[in-house]
Amino acid sequence: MKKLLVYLKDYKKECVLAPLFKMLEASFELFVPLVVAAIIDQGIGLSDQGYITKMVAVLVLLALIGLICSVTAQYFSAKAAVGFGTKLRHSLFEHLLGLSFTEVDTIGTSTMITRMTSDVNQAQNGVNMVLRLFLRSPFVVFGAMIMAFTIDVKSAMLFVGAIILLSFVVFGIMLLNIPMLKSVQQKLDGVLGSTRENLAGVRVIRAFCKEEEEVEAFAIKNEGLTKIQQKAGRISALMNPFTYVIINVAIVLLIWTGAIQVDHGVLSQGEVVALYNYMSQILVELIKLASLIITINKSVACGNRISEVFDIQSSMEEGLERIFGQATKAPVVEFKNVSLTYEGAGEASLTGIDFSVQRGQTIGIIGGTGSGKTSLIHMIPRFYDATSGEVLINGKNVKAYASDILRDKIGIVMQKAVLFKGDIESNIKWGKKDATHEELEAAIEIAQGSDVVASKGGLKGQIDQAGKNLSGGQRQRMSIARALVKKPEILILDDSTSALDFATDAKLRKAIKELEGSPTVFIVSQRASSIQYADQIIVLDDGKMVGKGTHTELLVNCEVYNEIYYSQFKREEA
Ligand SMILES: Nc1ncnc2c1ncn2[C@@H]1O[C@H](COP(=O)(O)OP(=O)(O)OP(=O)(O)O)[C@@H](O)[C@H]1O
Repeated sequence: MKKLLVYLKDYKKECVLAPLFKMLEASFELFVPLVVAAIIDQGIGLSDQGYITKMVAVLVLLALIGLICSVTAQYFSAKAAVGFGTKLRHSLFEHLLGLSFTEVDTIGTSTMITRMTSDVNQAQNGVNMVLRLFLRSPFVVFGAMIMAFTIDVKSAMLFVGAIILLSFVVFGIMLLNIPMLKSVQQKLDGVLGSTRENLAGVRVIRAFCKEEEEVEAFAIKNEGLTKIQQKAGRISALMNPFTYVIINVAIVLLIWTGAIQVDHGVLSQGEVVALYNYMSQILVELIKLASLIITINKSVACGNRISEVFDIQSSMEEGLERIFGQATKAPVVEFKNVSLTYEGAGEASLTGIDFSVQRGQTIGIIGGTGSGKTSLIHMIPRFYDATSGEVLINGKNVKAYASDILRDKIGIVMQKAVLFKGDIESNIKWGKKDATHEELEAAIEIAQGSDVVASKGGLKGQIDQAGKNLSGGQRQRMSIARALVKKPEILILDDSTSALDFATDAKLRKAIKELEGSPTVFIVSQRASSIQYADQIIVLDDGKMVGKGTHTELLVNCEVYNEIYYSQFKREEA
């Protein structure tokens, strides 16, 4: 949590002024009981109307100055807290985007969202409360006790006893409560995760009539959260009754001993009322202090959760090479005995992958589901690093390249076509932000997407969140256009034509083959027809490369390829 305080460094002035004005307000508040005592003893006691009016005016003035101080403090603390929250959120977002896929997989999306939203808000709230109350409340408690001592030492001893007892209750309850605060946020992660998954998969849930089961599963998680919140709430709820009992007993004792002292002429009535007011001030401030401490603990728990994310560093060390090295004679892409085991996964997803690709070649990658096709191509733009072996691009290990250079030269169309809310143009310009109208049109045409754009009213046609208003095939073609617009040297299509009909798929492959600059193209597909004309086909089976060669070669020497091919084409057709 301490590390997060750097986000307050631009608000040093506010961090000093907010508590200062709060203390000023508190100082004026501490004078009020003395003025009231004077009104009682001198004004009412001596029936001095003029004195009472004067003193009431003093009370109004104290209240006004207090109000101004309080509003000023509020302004500075809010400014610092909101600024802190904004910078923290921004920095956390930047950090999360900088993490590699491995860390993103490990942390999990729902907890990232809770940390970015609820945890940051809680930390911001903590900063605001601390700036306003952290000095003010102890100041009033000790100030009121000292004022009580100036009035009557014997009565003030009662204050000391009451404060010690109250502190035990307040801090005891707080200690019980703290461990629960982290659990509350964890349970919140669970509820959020479930909500997120259900909203994302709502169509599947309906298609399988799983609404009731999902509602039940959600109810269990929600109940878990409710239970821990109730438990924490019950413990906090003990605070008020306990503190009020102690304070009221102290007040009864104070009035009782005060009355005796008044009888003996040691204390005036006004002084007893002042002592009573100080006792009330202490009660109010201790309760505020307790809730402040709970807020601080919540904020620290949330702050620590945020710090945990900041502590996670990308397991991928950034390379320094900024030249892609097209001029080299080395193969464009080369896998040397590559294996990949995902973090936390027991078994390797890929083992012993060995092949090389020459510039301008088209490589087909085929294999059953889960055979490792996506894992293989994800190592080219360095979404994941090989656990052993080497992936080389233009003769250099991918790890040597700066990731922005690497990903600028590689165009990848993911298996799941993801588009963003906005118009078609802004989506395709993700590939090249300064793309001209002609470049956009050309990329769309190669991607066989001209009819999609026309049906949406042109490049300014709107795309809904996640491209919901497009069909699967339309989304795929827009994603392909997005990858093509940057004219990549290596183009990777990860099963990204699966929703296209055979004729469109064939036209697309033909257009890609004729691309200027002859990029090297990787086509991942389950369809033999999509890859059969590739210069080289890699056949995967259960994470191993079981075949490598052209279609004709593989038909002769690769059993798995034969199985796949003849399961899609009858022998006579083939
Ligand atoms: N992020 C990940 N974390 C852990 N394991 C993963 C991850 N991604 C894939 N795997 C595992 O790696 C193996 C290969 O998965 P991959 O997605 O590469 O297969 P694929 O051939 O592309 O499958 P499909 O054709 O179904 O898309 C699978 O067993 C899968 O469970």
